[in-house]
Amino acid sequence: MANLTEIQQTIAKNDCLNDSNTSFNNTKNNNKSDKDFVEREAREQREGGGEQDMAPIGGNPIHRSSSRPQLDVSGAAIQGNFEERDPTILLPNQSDDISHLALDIGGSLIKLVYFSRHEDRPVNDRIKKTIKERLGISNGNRRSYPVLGGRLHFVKFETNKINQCLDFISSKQLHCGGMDAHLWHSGVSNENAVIKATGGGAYKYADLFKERLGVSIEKEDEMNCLVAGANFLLKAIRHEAFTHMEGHKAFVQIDQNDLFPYLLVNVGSGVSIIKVDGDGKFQRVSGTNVGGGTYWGLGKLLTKCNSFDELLELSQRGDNRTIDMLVGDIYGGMDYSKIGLSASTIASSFGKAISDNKDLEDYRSEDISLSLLRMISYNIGQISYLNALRFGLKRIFFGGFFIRGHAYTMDTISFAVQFWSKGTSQAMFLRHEGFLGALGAFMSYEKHGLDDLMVHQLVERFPMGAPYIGGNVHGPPLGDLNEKISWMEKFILKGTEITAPVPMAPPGTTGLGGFEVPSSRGGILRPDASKLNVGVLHLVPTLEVFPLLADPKMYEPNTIDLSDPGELEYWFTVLSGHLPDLVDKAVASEGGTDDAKRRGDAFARAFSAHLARLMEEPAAYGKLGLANLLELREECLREFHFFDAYRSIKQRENEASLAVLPDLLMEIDSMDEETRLLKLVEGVLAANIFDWGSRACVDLYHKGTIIEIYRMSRNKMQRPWRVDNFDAFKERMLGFGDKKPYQHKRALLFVDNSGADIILGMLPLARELLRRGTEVVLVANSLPALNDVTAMELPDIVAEAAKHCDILRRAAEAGGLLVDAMINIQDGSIDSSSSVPLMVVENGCGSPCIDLRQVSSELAAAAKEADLVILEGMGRSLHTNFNAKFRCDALKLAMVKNQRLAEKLIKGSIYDCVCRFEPAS
Ligand SMILES: CC(C)(COP(=O)(O)O)[C@@H](O)C(=O)NCCC(=O)O
Ligand SMILES: [Mn+2]
Repeated sequence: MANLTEIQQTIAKNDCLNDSNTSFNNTKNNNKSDKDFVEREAREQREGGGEQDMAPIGGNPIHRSSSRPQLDVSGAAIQGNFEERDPTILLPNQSDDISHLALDIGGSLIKLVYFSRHEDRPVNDRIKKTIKERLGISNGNRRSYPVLGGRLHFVKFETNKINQCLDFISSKQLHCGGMDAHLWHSGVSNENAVIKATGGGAYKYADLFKERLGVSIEKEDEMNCLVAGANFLLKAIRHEAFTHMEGHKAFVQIDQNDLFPYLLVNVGSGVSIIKVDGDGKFQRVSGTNVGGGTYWGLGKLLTKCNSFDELLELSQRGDNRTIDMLVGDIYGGMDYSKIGLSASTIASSFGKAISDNKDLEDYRSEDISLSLLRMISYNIGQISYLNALRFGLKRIFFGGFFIRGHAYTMDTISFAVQFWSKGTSQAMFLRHEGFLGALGAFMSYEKHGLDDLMVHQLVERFPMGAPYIGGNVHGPPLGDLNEKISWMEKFILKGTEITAPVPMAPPGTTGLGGFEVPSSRGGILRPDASKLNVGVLHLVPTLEVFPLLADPKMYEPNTIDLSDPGELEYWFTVLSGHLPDLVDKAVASEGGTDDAKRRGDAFARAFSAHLARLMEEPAAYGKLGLANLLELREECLREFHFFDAYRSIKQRENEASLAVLPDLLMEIDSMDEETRLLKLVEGVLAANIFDWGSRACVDLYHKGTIIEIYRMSRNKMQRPWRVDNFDAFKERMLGFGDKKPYQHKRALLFVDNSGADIILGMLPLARELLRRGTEVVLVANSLPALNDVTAMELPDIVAEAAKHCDILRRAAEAGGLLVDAMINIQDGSIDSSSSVPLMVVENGCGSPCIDLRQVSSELAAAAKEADLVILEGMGRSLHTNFNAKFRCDALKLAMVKNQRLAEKLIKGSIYDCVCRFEPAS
């Protein structure tokens, strides 16, 4: 196995620096000294500068998301008087546009759902267009999307603080949605504007909305909204439904084609039990007057509690055995085993009060609250199950304000359903349960096209808030709306004085559930149980499922399961440890200005707060995998307008690698086919060492220049690798015995890092495939992530490489990658059929990992003709997709640059390599 300790020692001895041999393993740096690169890099990082004079190859501007909207604060300025307490802020370049707002105004909470749309910024990119044509993607055969990309935001307010809610709507101008921006900017009044709302408050507060915002409330039927909201969530959100038993939350995969019929139990003040048969098809089949209102009302009378949350919190410390009559109380401490009742089963809620001869004051409020909670939850669970039985329904979903994500309540209901159904039925809960009504009201707007969206077109992300319409803050001061505005807004408003966007208190822990008392007596219930517990939904209609997945339903991108607390803690510590370094890089990438420093600080706080929140409740935003954490880091950087923190590093490594490429190609060309294939795969593995996301690798970079490290890594590539299917791959490619060589029609190469990784690793492999007559599509990130190469950067890199290589040049021309040649193609003066094409497509994401359920439509189109997939790097082939099965041949290549992952995944050690070949399944 490759042992990098040896590499380090050798580098330290510096024994290969002065070698004058011209082979690629020893090539001298003919342009610039690599040492100079490293030193300059270090100097620039120290000085916090170094970006101003660093243009990417070809001078491309920084690519900003075309599919994932961003708040554009460039040119942000305070309008008017700086001394004002809450001055208006103008974001002149912000093009986000709020289109719809809907409300559910309940007795205790107001729930808001609103949509921020992002204008499509057409990228007039001829290369992209030509490649699309090559891949047979034209606007003619693309479906047109009824809904534009954007984000759905979920926000809650307490009803008794309705003025805060109105301020919020006003300052973000959410009620102006649907109006033409120019009308709104010109100050045309809003008197015909209408907001959809449901819940009792839609009636009660209609006048207030008219008075304060000048808008009319259009009331929507509550039950219709509930069902529409539930149907949307269950069909469109992957990790929406979950079971909750004995404190354990498990997401349930719902097949959208097998959703109906189901039972929806809405536990509000009273309880409605609804049989749902389809969209808009439902019937309220039952209900009970013993619901959340009963718990709160009785609780208030019996304990003098002032709020529902306070009452719930009391229950957390309760022991209902002091007040409930248990089976054991009747049977002298024994079980009534003949009919299956344990001694701890509640025989009669509050039954002990009959014989105890005590007054109300003699009972602890905590015990009363718990007894009440269990009485009501069991009753609801039982009645629901009986109704499910009555209609032969297998699924019961519970929602409504009574549940509000409270672990013990969910456990109690779950226990009741399980108990009465003898384990044949399970209660399920919805993560957005508090928003069913508001979502339903939102769905009632016509022509938003949301109902057509599919699971893969929705990406739930960590809440980052939402931008202001048109870039302005309007109206009254926002006050302390911490979790309701975006981090960037807070940053603009309050500098770095920001606090967490998410509840930070420990969650309400749960007990054993069932008929036992909560084991968490004395534990704390989340004091802000009514606060937001969902992410922001990004609607990206252009995403598709990767068509070459063998079984998309069984596909799970993440290899590492972060529901294992040990794993979560480890990765939490690793990512927290990376933070100071990352902030330095990010700040330097923006010129090291004061503004960049403040943003860097704000980024660190935001990211740490998110990490802390997820440590506390890993499933808060759906199932959590390592890929999500790594993506969160990138998203957070973008939120604070660090669009490419590793830009200068990438640039430098590209230049150094391009300088030695000709020698490498020469050496490769002197080999026979079999040796060549091995050297090429070896080269990919060796060059994957350039990974700025790995602490161990970054430490290594201090010990040598780029080319030194590359050479050492190559020299240490000894087979067998820890996972080594190279022979099978070789046999597939070159044939063996009776087996004929297989010529793939099209290969998709999921490339990873910039510099040596792409230039000395993946490009030479691509070239070999092209030489064999296989079309090659380089699949790269849409947005920067660490030092990964992006699709935007690749054409320039290929063009540089093509200067040294005819195969690459002809293929790049044929693929429309070389702009000059492309002009000729359009003139009809070059015969592009002389070579198979080399193309570039973006993968649709901005993360070091890839979830193949949600890729760009270009990639999905390119995949249709492909019969070989090569996934490269730790993020794309180990953290995600290590276990993915494909309908075509698949090769996974990576160097493992993390000791713990090496031990866990391949029972090896750091710097071991993986070459996993899996023929089409
Ligand atoms: C972020 C990465 C997945 C990137 O690896 P790559 O895909 O570039 O091979 C990898 O650097 C990683 O898992 N780092 C873990 C943190 C560490 O070992 O320090
Ligand atoms: Mn990478």
